[in-house]
Amino acid sequence: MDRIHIVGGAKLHGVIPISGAKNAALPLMIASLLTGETLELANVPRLADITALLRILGNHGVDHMVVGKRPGQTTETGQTIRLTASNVIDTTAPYDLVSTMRASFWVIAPLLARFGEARVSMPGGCAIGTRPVDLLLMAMEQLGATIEIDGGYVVARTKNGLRGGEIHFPKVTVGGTHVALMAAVLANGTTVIENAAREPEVVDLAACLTKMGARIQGAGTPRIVVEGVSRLNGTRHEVLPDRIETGTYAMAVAMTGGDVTLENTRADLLHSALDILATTGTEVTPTADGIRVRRNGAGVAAVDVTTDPFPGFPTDLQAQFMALMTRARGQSHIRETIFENRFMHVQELARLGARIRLEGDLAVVEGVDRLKGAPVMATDLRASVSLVIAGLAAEGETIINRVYHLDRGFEALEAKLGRCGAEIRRERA
Ligand SMILES: CC(=O)N[C@H]1[C@@H](OP(=O)(O)OP(=O)(O)OC[C@H]2O[C@@H](n3ccc(=O)[nH]c3=O)[C@H](O)[C@@H]2O)O[C@H](CO)[C@@H](O)[C@@H]1O
Ligand SMILES: C=C(OP(=O)(O)O)C(=O)O
Repeated sequence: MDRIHIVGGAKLHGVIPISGAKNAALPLMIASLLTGETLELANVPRLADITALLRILGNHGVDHMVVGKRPGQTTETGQTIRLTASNVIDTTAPYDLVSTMRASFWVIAPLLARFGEARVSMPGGCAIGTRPVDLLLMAMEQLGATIEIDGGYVVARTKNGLRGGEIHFPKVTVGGTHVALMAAVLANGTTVIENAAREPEVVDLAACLTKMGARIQGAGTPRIVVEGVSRLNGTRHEVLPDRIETGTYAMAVAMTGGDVTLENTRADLLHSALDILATTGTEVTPTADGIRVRRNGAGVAAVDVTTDPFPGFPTDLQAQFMALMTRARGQSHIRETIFENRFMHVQELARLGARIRLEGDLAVVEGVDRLKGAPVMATDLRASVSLVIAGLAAEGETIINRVYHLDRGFEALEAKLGRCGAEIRRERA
């Protein structure tokens, strides 16, 4: 298995291009199942999760074509993928394809809405909690689907098509909102989604569905109203920038010191995280097409953080922020409110010399003067990249194992950091 070697100590200077958002690209690709016409998606990142989803869609019968390189593009410019679901031959998503990735479960909604049935294995994804799908099933039931669990598969059916209904989520769920939207757009009548997720990726999906002919109002607010239509058309859509990748590199710069411009991204996608970063003493300045992040001289101040649904501080940046706080001046309290088991990075950060105490959903981080490199591994995507951030500031060599987690969500990580002066390389197995 590949490993990443980092020799810490270098400050980061330069430009990092931000890729399209994994967590927007995945539901957008899944939305291709809603129409027989071609959906063209631009700015799709080159990631293991994207390849895995192409395999799942291909198994349903969706054709895909990756558009070739165009003038001005590099191998790191987001790819353009054309997806055509004109000939869906299989409405089952099997265990071996679905078990590695949470988002793959969401194919259940467009398959049900367009073909009246779907058989999808219970999902996998990052090991950060129990991650039930009860609210996703509830959403489909509210639109008239019958749901059965059979041999580890969820079987969803509707006899005469879905009908509009009221969906009230008792807690904010991103996946639940994606599923509700993709089911409701082809339902007969009006659907109201209450306590909907407001994440930018939900807004991006709604924008694309609207271009496909869907009638959606209120995306980005807690109340979304969908008027069902009988069919959708193809369109072209550009995936929005990855706010988690943006925040991750911003925290890396705050950790090492230096001056880096994050290109092709938007500060409004992660205001809460950038505000917190600014209070640590890091300079954060929005630019015409990105964000400049600078920290010189003094170290970082300890700041408390609580994760929350958007527009709050994202859980997907909690591990990275904790890495930053390991070297802050003083004590930081980090509360995780979204997932019950998202502290798997704590014991690995401790290998580098971090001092962190867990009290239920609270991590108390005592900043230390220095971290020292060590071999580490993590069990999920964002935890893995928190170890990269810590390794960039640790003395000596850090070796990160289980790199396949990083490859799920960070495009060209070593190249992006290496060009800014980090001593980082991949050892291929
Ligand atoms: C591919 C993708 O976009 N993944 C993101 C998505 O995951 P995902 O969509 O899985 O996360 P949710 O927003 O659904 O989960 C939020 C909370 O709701 C709970 N819940 C969810 C569904 C359900 O049926 N029942 C239930 O209890 C979850 O266990 C969790 O405690 O949003 C999370 C929260 O921002 C992010 O960390 C993930 O990176
Ligand atoms: C938790 C994540 O992914 P998934 O939902 O696919 O596990 C993530 O992107 O941080």
